Amino acid sequence: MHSKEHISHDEYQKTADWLMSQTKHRPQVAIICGSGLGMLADTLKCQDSFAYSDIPGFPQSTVQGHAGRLVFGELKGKTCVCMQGRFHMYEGHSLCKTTFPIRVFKLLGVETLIVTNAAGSLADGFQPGDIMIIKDHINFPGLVGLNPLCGPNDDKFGPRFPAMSGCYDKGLRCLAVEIAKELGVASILQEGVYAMVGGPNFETIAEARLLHRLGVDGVGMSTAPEVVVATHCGLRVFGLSLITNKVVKSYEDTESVNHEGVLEIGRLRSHTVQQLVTELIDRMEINNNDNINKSI
Ligand SMILES: O=P(O)(O)O[C@@H]1C[C@H](O)[C@@H](CO)O1
Ligand code: HPA
Repeated sequence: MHSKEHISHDEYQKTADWLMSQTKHRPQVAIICGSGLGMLADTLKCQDSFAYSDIPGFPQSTVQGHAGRLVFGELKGKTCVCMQGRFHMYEGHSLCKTTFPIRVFKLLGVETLIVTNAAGSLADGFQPGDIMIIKDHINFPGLVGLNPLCGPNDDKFGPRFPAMSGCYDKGLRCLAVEIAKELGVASILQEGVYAMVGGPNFETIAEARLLHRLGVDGVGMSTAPEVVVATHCGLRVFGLSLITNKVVKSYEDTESVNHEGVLEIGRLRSHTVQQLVTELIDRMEINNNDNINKSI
């Protein structure tokens, strides 16, 4: 089974070393752009960017709306690295490969990870265009053993049995709520539980009803494995879902979701998501960037 592939510490290190030989930027914050949210990378100043196909060891993006570029640059005085395009399990990547960049970021000295995604809503009060701060997640593939941490544990990155309670940093969640109020977008801000399903098909009505009953607010096909690996290696995590559609829960409903519609909502809300993330990066406290390779 492809999820059991093992990637050695040396392989992560080789990619990190290659990147450090190509750019002078030493990022403190990493951002992963979800479907239709790649414009977050455009806000970075003094950019150095690399096609995934040119980075040794990096997987390739195959999904429309995921450009496949790693962009380094400055934002509000902080050094950032931004993934314009992520890797999904349904593309056929092993979970180690989908989360490969996270450990590379750790080796580059990153201390905070911002994950974004597109998600369908189950919560009754949510509307397409709302922005959901992720409070917690349900990692459905993980619950049945499809977890990027399966296989030999690399103690240099983290412990065999990492805790996941509190994996979405409370301080950053509170800060984001304050910022949304100041930006005048509090009315479209929500907080909720994200569930990852395997995809690539969208949910059946019976699956949607099950997720709803389980207390899921937003559902998507990514993010949880990245957050698990990030938490394992001690990164602070903040997550946002852009609600792009309501998940169909009624047999009377004639609407159906499609990827084009998901990308369209991304384009409509790009500016607000960008503002929120930019302000958050501006106001978050960061330790000095002197932790490259220290804990690993
Ligand atoms: O990368 P994300 O999680 O934002 O992508 C979502 C889930 C599927 O890949 C795609 C469906 O439209 O968008
Ligand atoms: N389901 C799963 N993934 C998604 C959805 C959805 O409704 N919308 C965007 N990504």
